[in-house]
Amino acid sequence: MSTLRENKLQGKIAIITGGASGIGDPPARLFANHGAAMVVIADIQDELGRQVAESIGTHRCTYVHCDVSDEDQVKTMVEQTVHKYGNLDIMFSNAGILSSPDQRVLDLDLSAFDRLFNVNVRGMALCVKHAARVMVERRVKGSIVCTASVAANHGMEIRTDYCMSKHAVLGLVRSASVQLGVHGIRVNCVSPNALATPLTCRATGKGVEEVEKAYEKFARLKGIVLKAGHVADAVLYLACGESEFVTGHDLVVDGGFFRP
Ligand SMILES: NC(=O)c1ccc[n+]([C@@H]2O[C@H](COP(=O)([O-])OP(=O)(O)OC[C@H]3O[C@@H](n4cnc5c(N)ncnc54)[C@H](O)[C@@H]3O)[C@@H](O)[C@H]2O)c1
Repeated sequence: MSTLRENKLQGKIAIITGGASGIGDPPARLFANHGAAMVVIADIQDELGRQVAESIGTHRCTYVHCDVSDEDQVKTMVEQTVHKYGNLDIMFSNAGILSSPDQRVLDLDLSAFDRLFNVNVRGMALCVKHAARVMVERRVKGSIVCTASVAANHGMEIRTDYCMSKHAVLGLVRSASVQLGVHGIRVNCVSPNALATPLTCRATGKGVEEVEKAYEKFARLKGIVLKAGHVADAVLYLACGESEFVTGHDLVVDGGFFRP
């Protein structure tokens, strides 16, 4: 990830959901380094979210508690962003959770399925909906970026519900891009390969290096390890003017996905 101070997002107002941890953290830093006037981290990990915002600088980044599965919280968070900072140019809807590996079709636990869909599908739809509403109202030709996954493009042997939820993100992005194009609003997603984040370290009970070693096999590209910063570079591209004619696109960041 480039650490140079550039100005691809000069004066822009951005929201990043799930920005307190993992894949959401580097884009918060990158957006601020690229001149964003304010980056709002919306998450449920209050202490961590505040720490990330403070480490970036509270004049450029702030933390707001928001459970993305709750429509009132998402609506309020988006409207308060516009009220406080004057606009909304970018929504990076990234918050998501993982299910148990045991969620195979034959054993699917529908309560766990519902909990996962609440965040990964309902939450994603709410963030796109409310960001798009204020962009349309204010005639902002904004950019909405969602986090999908390689699981959006392939079947999985485990975690059926997670795989389904990421396929749903693609459907959301494609439909929203078709419907919002008339307003000049772009909607895209990034699809990272598996990488070490607090989510995957927790799920596997392993440390960063061990997780990275275990995931090497999923990429054809060798000699390089996927880091959250690589995903951040893709998100920045979709968020900024360099991609001004790109919409409805799934930008895979997968090193050439390989199923061993
Ligand atoms: N890590 C991977 O291998 C990988 C690969 C592809 C896609 N993804 C996707 O990337 C996104 C981020 O995952 P990560 O690996 O950085 O995980 P992470 O757990 O490190 O970060 C996710 C963040 O989302 C927040 N969050 C969870 N539920 C929330 C809710 N209801 N409301 C608001 N915030 C909530 C968490 O508090 C956390 O800060 C997810 O959508 C995930 O599905 C991850």
